[in-house]
Amino acid sequence: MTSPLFELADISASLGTEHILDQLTLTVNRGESLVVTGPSGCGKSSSLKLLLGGLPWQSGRYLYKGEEVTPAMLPDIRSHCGYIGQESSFGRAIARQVLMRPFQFSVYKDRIFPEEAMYALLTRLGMAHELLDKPMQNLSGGQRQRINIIRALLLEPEILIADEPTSALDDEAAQSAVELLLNENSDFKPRTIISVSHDARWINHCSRQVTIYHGRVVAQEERHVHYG
Ligand SMILES: Nc1ncnc2c1ncn2[C@@H]1O[C@H](COP(=O)(O)OP(=O)(O)OP(=O)(O)O)[C@@H](O)[C@H]1O
Repeated sequence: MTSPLFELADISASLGTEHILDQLTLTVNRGESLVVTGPSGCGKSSSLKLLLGGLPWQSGRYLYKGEEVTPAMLPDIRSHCGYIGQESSFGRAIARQVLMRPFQFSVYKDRIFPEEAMYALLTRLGMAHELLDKPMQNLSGGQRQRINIIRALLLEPEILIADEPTSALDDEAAQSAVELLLNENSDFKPRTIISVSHDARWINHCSRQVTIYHGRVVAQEERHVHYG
């Protein structure tokens, strides 16, 4: 039995004169790995931003665990979500600092930094532990993306929101990321995953695909996922 985690009903959102979401209706159930696909500029990243409170909407309803979302609820929603963004600029910070930083945020101040999990995740994603001492700006795009994945997982989020999590990864690293994030047998898999992707290597392993066109859901496909 699945229960809705997020429910978006007829959400329309504009920024200035730009119509970004047009009566978007989408339910995300607990335990699923949903991937949102569609052409560039159709509103995929914006729909993820909306879930985290980063995009105001003008009409429609947004429910979280059955409750109408208000601004006061957003910090609690965010505290349950890990986020992997497209390109993050961390400047001169070294990778280890970037991984540790969320543990200094007040919402996570009671958590102890899981050093062993950090090393395990680096190994699972095929990264040398020495990379931890390099500035983020000196890492390759694929290495930075894997640091972003690890950063999100170290907080053990119930929900993972991932924008193009495998876009900069070669085949081997993409497969490791899929195994880590989507395989039910992975110790690190978040319970519910909401992603945006253009990458068949990722899309084919998600349990449901939703296609958006011009800010509106136009197709949905449920699938049984096989690994290996
Ligand atoms: N801050 C903003 N101000 C105005 N328009 C914006 C803003 N952010 C996004 N948009 C517009 O909203 C539309 C949807 O953008 P969004 O980033 O959600 O697309 P996307 O489907 O994720 O695209 P891509 O696959 O290229 O990443 C685009 O037309 C974009 O130009």
